[in-house]
Amino acid sequence: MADSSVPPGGHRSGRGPRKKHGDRKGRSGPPRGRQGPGRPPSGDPAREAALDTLRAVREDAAYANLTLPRLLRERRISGRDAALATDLAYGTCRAQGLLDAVLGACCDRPLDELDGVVLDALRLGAQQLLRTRIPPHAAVSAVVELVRSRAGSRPTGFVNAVLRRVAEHDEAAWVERLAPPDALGRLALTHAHPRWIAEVFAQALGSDEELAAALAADDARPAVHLAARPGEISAEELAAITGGDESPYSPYGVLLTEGGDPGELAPVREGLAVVQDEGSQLVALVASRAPVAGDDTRWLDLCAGPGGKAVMLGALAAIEGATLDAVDRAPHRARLVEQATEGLPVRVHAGDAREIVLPEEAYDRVLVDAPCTGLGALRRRPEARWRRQPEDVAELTELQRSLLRAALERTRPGGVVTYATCSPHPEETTAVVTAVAAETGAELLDTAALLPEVPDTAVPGDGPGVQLWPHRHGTDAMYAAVLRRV
Ligand SMILES: C[S@@+](CC[C@H](N)C(=O)[O-])C[C@H]1O[C@@H](n2cnc3c(N)ncnc32)[C@H](O)[C@@H]1O
Repeated sequence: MADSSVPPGGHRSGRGPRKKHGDRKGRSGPPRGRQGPGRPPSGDPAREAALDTLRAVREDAAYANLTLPRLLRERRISGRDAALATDLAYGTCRAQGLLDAVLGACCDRPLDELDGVVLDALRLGAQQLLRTRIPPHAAVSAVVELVRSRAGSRPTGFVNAVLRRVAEHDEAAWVERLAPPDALGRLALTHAHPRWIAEVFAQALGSDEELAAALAADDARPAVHLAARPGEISAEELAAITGGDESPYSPYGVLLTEGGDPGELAPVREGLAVVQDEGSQLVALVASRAPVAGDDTRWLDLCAGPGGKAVMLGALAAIEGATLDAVDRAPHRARLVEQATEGLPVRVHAGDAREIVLPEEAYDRVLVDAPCTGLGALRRRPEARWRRQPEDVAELTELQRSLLRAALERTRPGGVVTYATCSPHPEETTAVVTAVAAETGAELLDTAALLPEVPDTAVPGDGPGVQLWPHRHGTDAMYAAVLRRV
C-alpha cells in the first residue's frame, strides 16, 4: 500500500538521534509563539484543542479526560466547538490502534518515524474520515491547515496524500482488508480494542457469544449518571430538577439525557448529588446491603479516593447512625475524600491500607474498592485501552490480594467485606476473591442476592460475586463480591 509518490516532509527531521513518539521534538512543539494553554481560540479551535490533547497524551502520558476539559476552559471553547473537540479528541484516542493500522497501510514509512505532530494530525484526520460524518474534503483540508500552522508547509503534501489514501475506503472496508483471519482478532480490530483486552472480555463473559456487543458498547461514549445523596434528595426529585431519567437499577441514580457539563448542574454544585456511574452506585449499595449480624456501626472504606463511594456510604452511615473511616494511600486523594464527605460522619486517613494503624478485628462493614487495571471503565478513559499492558495485571493482583487480606484483618468476626474492582479481568476478580477466601477461611456470600433488581450479573463458572457490563446494564464493567469474616 505504500505510495512512493507521497511527498517528503512527513518523516522526522534528520537532526540528532532517533527518538520515539513520546519524545518532544522541535517541530511538534509550539510554532511561532502561538501555542500554549492560554492561547486564544483560532479559526479551528475544536481541532486545535483535539490536536493538543493528542500531543499531551502521546508526549506526557497525560489523561485525555483531564487535559481536554482544561484546554476547553482555558481557551473558553464552548458549545458546538467544545462538542466537536471532545468527539475528535476522545474518539481518536479510543480508536488509536485501528487508525494506526489503517495509516500504516497508507504510509511509506513506519509510523514511529513520523514527527509527533504529523502522526497526531494523521490520526485526527483518519478518525474524521473513518469514524465521523464530517465530509472527507473538509476533514482533509482542516487537518492539512492545522499541520501548516503547527509545522510549516513542508509536511502538508505528505499529510494530504496519506489522508487521501485513507479516504479511498470506509471503515468497514479497511477492517475487511486489515483484519486478522480469526474471529476474535477481527472483532478486536472492528471495535478498536487491543487483542489482549478482547481476550480478557471473552474470558470474563465465559464465551464469545456476547463479545461483539461487549466490545461495541465499550467503544461508545458512556451516558452520564448522577447519584442523589441519600438523605438529601430523592432520585425522583433529582430527575425532575435535571431533566434526566431515574436509573433502571440504582435507587439513587439519574441518567442524564442532555449534554453539557454535569458539574454545573445546581444539585451537583450544592452537594446534593454527585456524578457517578450507576455501576459504582450499585457497588456502594452492595457494600451497604451486605448482611451483618449484631452491631453495625463501624464502617471502613480502605481505598476511598477520590471519594465517590465514600460519599454514598457516609450518607448512608449518617442515616443508620454509623461512622465511616476512609483510607487512601495518596494524600491528595485522601484530601479529595475529605472535601467530598464534608458534613458526613466520615474520618479520613492518608496511608497505606496494608500498614496504617487502625483497630484490628473492629469493623462491622468494610469496602475494598481496589486499584485495578480499569478495564471495566475504558469508556471513560479514552487512551487507557492502548496504554494498559497485560504485564500490569500481575503486580496489581498481588496488591489486590494483600488489600483484601488487610480488610479481613480489620473486620470483626461476623462482619462483612465487599471487594470491588472496575475491571472484569478474572485474575483481578474471581481469582483474588477465591484465593483469599480459601487462605483466610472467609465465607463467600451470595452477592447477586443483594442486587435482586439487577439481572444477568452471574460470573461464569459459578464464580463468586456479581459482574456488571456496559452492554447488559449500561454501567461500567464493575465487579463486586462479599465475604464474611468467620
Ligand atoms: C479504584 S480507586 C477507589 C475509588 C473510590 N472508592 C471511589 O469510589 O471514588 C482505588 C484507590 O486505591 C488507592 N490505593 C492504592 N493502593 C492503596 C493502598 N495500598 N492503600 C490505600 N489506598 C490505596 C488509590 O490511591 C485509589 O485512590
